[in-house]
Order: sequence, then structure tokens, then C-alpha cells
Amino acid sequence: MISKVRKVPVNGRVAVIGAGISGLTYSYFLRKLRPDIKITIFESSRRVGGWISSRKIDLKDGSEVFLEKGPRTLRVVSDGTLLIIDILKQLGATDQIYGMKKDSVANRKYLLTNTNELLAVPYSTKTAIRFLGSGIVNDVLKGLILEPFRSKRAQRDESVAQFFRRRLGNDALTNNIISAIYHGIYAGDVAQLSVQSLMPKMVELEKTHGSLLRGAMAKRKSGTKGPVLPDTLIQYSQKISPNSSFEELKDQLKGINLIRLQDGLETFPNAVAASLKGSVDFRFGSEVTHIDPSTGSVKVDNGVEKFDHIRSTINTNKLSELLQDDEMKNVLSLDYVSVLLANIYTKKPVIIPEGQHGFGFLVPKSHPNEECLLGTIFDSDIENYTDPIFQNAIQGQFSKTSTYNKVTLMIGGHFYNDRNVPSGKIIEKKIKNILQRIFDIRGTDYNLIFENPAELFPDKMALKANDVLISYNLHENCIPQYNVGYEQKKALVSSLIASKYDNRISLGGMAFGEGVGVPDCVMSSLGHALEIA
Ligand SMILES: C=Cc1c2[nH]c(c1C)Cc1[nH]c(c(CCC(=O)O)c1C)Cc1[nH]c(c(C)c1CCC(=O)O)Cc1[nH]c(c(C)c1C=C)C2
Repeated sequence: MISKVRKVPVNGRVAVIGAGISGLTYSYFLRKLRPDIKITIFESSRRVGGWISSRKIDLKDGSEVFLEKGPRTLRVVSDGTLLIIDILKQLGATDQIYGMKKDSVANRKYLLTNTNELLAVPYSTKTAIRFLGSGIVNDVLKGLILEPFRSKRAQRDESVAQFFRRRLGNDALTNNIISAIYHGIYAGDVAQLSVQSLMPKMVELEKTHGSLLRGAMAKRKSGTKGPVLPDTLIQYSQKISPNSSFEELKDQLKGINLIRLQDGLETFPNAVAASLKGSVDFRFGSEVTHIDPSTGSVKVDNGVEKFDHIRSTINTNKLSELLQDDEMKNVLSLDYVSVLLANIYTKKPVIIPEGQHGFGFLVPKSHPNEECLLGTIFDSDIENYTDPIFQNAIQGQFSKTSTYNKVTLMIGGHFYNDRNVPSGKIIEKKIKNILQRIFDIRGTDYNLIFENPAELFPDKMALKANDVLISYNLHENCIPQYNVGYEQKKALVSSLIASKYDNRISLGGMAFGEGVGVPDCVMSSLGHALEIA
């Protein structure tokens, strides 16, 4: 990374806006790199962690139920996950890290068919035959045969749906499969999401080979090089964590697909925040009302403070209001989607269909979907098929029989753009419909007990065999959408920040960083902290 950003002077001040994982890790790296810098974190709420939130419910029988209210697993292929593991090691939380093997049952993924059945994404010959025979790929195969003969078009960003319609001559692949995948990452709409941002390799294949199939074959012949460690991680090892060895860590993680934290992902922001206590000035309940990066001033409530650098990790639409700068407002504005998350817990394993265990299922755009369901995570399977990584080597594939079921319904996303976001009893009705339609869980056979942020479950609940706990939250504007034109916007934001503000402000978080995942946000924090330190 070529640094054009001016360094913070000795004993300088940095303001971090937001105590989510982006603000915390940025402060953590900066603190390690430059202990002389005085860091102030402004957080409008009273807690750290942002979208990462783990809830513990105490039951009367002495047991505990952990519910993840936001992100919960981290993919090992992501460089940011290696970084997170090293931070957790430094903070003494190694015992929290649980890993899932790649060939684990809990790594299986499903698509919801129009007849409300789960169709396995192929993981064996049998499931491949079933997948191909399901009808889901009929028009896809037709489109693929003609794909090499379709002409390529002048390069201009377009939506994922437009790209595949052009290459395949129909929408079958997009509507039946790709739309589901992007429901499971962005909760987004393939008709809006940018192919350049989401599938740059596909765009490149078309550009250089004129066809995706021809390009893929050429790539196979030339072979692919293994991933190299990014420069930021090398600098991290040199400047922040000299005992870290990412190559060794990669070796240890061979065969492991994802990790989770035993007491919930919130353990991570909590541990980082605890390590910063005493050396960083946390201002909880502080509403920032105005920012002027050209003078470094931050207005909070009624006072104004001056800083050498401002790090914003908040929603960029909110940020643009704080900047009160029309030119920035236009480029910073992004579409965000809201996701309704419903955590469901039963004492008996009655939700996840027998023989269809796995990570969960996704709902493609072609599915008739009145309730706007995007997908469902099988949390109890993930829990049952993960082992501590650094205590004992993983002995083999865990296959604990689940004595309970825990799943999370992910609802809304881009579907809510064209409809009213439901509230209160309507949300509960939608959840009931999903439970009945897909899982055959009916209010007549089960006792459905709802919890929302305004009405929490009582302390020490006594849970009966037929009780179904349902805890839901609406995460408003939680995922920015990398829609058509996003790359251009991102480049413009970066050049305006340099020309107007001399880079005295930088952006973290999901909007204009390295991606929407937690590991992406942590990598972005590291990259920018290295730049100004
Ligand atoms: C149904 C909705 C969602 C599910 N997860 C997310 C949403 C909106 C959020 C999410 N999922 C992923 C990321 C990226 C993080 C990262 O890559 O580090 C985010 C923000 C990862 C992801 N999840 C699925 C896929 C295919 C991916 C990308 C790559 C991979 O891990 O293979 C699948 C998936 N997500 C959800 C379900 C139920 C599901 C599959 C069955 C939930």
C-alpha cells in the first residue's frame, strides 16, 4: 500500500467515531503502533460491539442459551480471520476459538425449492445427481452451451443479473442460484448489485477471453498460484505482534473452514475494548453532531474538540449529515438494507429436518416468498460440529447428536426496499408463517414465546419441552449495498477526501472498506492504522 496519508504528530489526537469492531480494532492497532497518540472513541450507545451482539439467556434449570444477534462465524480463507485469531491469542482468549472442519456435516448448504424442500448444494455424487435432476439448472445448462459463442460487450459496470443474462441468454442461474448466494452475504438484490464489485474475476475472464467458459478453461491449464500473505499482515507481524506467524497459523488451520467463539462473537469486541480501557478515552452516550475534517474539529453535544485525524466507522449516510458538505453528501450516500433477525431455540431437536443437517439454507429470488425470508442458519449444527482448535488437535469430525435446536431466520434485506418494513405483531405473524410453511412448527402444537428489544424474556425462564423461544431484532440499515457504479463512487470518495480534507479523515467499516464481513472490517482497520502511525 503506498501511503499518501500524513502521519499523526507526536502526542497527537485521533477521534474514532463508533465503538463497533471497526472502531475498536482501529484503536487497538493504533495504540500498539503509536502509544503516544491520544485516542478518543465516541459511541452514541452505552455498549461496544456494534452489530456484533451475543445474548445469554439463563434458564431455571441452571443451563444457558447463547443467541447470536448479528454475525457469528468467521471464514478461515479470509486474511482478516487470521488477524482476529492472532489478536484473540494476544488477549488470552485462545480457548474461545472453535473450528469447523471443511468436510463437516455442518458445512453443507441448501437451497429452498419452490415446494419448500431443502435441496443440497452438491457435496457428493448422489447430491450432485439430485441437484442436476431438480430442474433448477435446466436453462442454466442450455445457456452455458452457447456461452462461448456470445459476443462480449464494451466494459461498463452492470448488475450481476444483467451480466449473466448477457452471457447465458436467460435468468435461470441468477434467479435460482446466484440470487440466493448474495442473499447470504449482502441480503442484496442481484438486479442492483454490481458485477464489477462482487465478481471482478468473472468480468476479467470475459474481458480477456471473450467468454467465461473459455476463460475458466485457460485458467485451469495455467494453474493458480497459492494466496500470498498481504503486506499489511507482514507489517503487523513486524510492528505489532512479533510472535505471530501467519504461515504457521495457516498450517494449523488446514482443513478448517470457519471459526466461532464459544461464548459468542461479542467476546472479541469485549476483549479488545477491555484491553483499551485506561489507555483510550471511551465516551459512551456521546452523540457527534458535526465534523469538520479540514480543521479536525468534532462537535459532541455542546462542546467542540480538535483532532489530528478523524476515523469514521459509522453509516456513511449518517456521516454525510455530520459533514454538512453537499459534494461529499452525494458521493458518500449508499443504499443500505435492513435485516430482521429471528433467533429460535427449542429444547427438543424439532426444527432442523432429519438428514438435512448443515450450515443452513438460502432462499433464491425465484422462490415465492411473501415473508421475505433470505435464509436460515442452523446454529445448533454449527455448535455441535465445532471443536476447540488450540487446546487439543481436532480428532475427527464431531457428530454429537443435537439434543436441542437453534436456528436463525434472516428476513428482509432488499425485499424491504419495495415494501414497508413490518413492525410488532406483523413481524410475529411472518415468523409464525415461516415456521409453519417450512419447518412444520405450528402454534397449535407448540407454545411460541416471543421476545423483542422492548419486551425481554423474564430472568431464569422455565422452559418446557414444547416451548419455542423466538427472539427477534430489526437491524436497520445494517448492510451497505455495493450496487452498480460502486467502484467509481469508492474512487471518488477517496480522491475527494484527499483533495478536500488532506486525508484528515478516513473511513472504516463496511461501506468503503474491504468488504462487508467482520474480517474485512478488521483488515481495513489495520491498513489505515498503519498508514497514519
Ligand atoms: C441469509 C442472510 C445472511 C446470512 N449471512 C449473512 C446474511 C446477510 C451475512 C454474511 N454472510 C457472509 C458474509 C461475508 C463475510 C465474510 O466473507 O467474511 C456476510 C456479511 C459469508 C457467506 N455466507 C454464505 C456464503 C455463501 C458466504 C460467502 C462465502 C462463504 O462463506 O462460503 C452462505 C450463507 N449465509 C447465510 C446462510 C443461511 C448461508 C448458507 C446456507 C446467512
